[in-house]
Amino acid sequence: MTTPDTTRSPWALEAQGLGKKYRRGWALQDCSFRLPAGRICGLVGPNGAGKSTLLGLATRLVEATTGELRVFGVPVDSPDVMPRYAYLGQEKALFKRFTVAETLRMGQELNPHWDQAAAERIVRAGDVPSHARIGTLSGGQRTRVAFALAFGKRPDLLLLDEPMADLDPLARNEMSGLLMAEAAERGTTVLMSSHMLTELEDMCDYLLVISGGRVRMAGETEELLSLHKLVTGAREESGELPAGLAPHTVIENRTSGRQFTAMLRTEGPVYGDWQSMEPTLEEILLAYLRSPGTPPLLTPSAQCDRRAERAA
Ligand SMILES: Nc1ncnc2c1ncn2[C@@H]1O[C@H](COP(=O)(O)OP(=O)(O)OP(=O)(O)O)[C@@H](O)[C@H]1O
Repeated sequence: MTTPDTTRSPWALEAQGLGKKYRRGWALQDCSFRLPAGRICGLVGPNGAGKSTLLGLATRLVEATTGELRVFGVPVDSPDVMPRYAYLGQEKALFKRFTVAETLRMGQELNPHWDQAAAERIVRAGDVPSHARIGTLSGGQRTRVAFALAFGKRPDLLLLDEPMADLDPLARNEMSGLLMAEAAERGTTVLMSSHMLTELEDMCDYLLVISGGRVRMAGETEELLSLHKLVTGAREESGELPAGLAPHTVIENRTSGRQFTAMLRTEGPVYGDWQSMEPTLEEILLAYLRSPGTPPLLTPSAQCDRRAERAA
């Protein structure tokens, strides 16, 4: 039997009907999406949405109840997957008694494709002394060493669970620059959960939005932005939705006096006497999260229907 050439899969992650049920209920349910390789993808959602559960499924810390998850075309439980990804959570899994140099040496011994030069470059850029013990470093310095360990592994997929939450704004800015530069150089796919929407808007060219354990939105950031409009105009005396907006999906609307404002998912041009604005990503995300009944939006590259593809 020949081993499939997983290096060429166009999809870093493919989820089909993926679900995880705990005793209390479903943490993630019927999730189907694709993350194309080479993207820097923001994983967004409110507290308890299922973000950590999804990252846990991708790193096999959590076992799926339903569906399947593939990493570069290979089922996540295949031994071929492990060397392809690195995971960095909020709790940095580092040995406090090790020095920085010993930590990098451990990375070298555990990982066959270890890139010592890249790991050292990341540590050196933060002036972290290599003889210092991990336990004596500041939170920011520890995060930098954890990044060095993750990038030194030369992963094709980097999974990050709010990795910068404990950093000050300056360190966060520096670390996100580092992340983007290293990812761009190697074509690494990044899936990163964060509550910092503006940070994600700056860094991510792809988005995966989850709430209530379900995928709400997924796709190229630019495309998602271009599909929405924030319109303002006169409200209907009847209190009904203005007829001119009928072809579009109204995500959220409000009236203030005689004025009507709506966030639209547009289907072509918006006709009528409307003042139309490009919403920010934050405005779009908040509108979706406040309106759980809105149908999910997945751009074509994010849609996954393996069953239909197999049947075709
Ligand atoms: N080990 C567990 N046992 C039982 N329920 C769990 C477990 N882990 C997570 N859950 C539940 O699953 C749901 C999703 O949790 P998850 O940690 O994936 O959310 P999240 O989006 O990462 O949240 P946050 O932004 O607060 O970190 C929550 O309702 C949570 O209480």
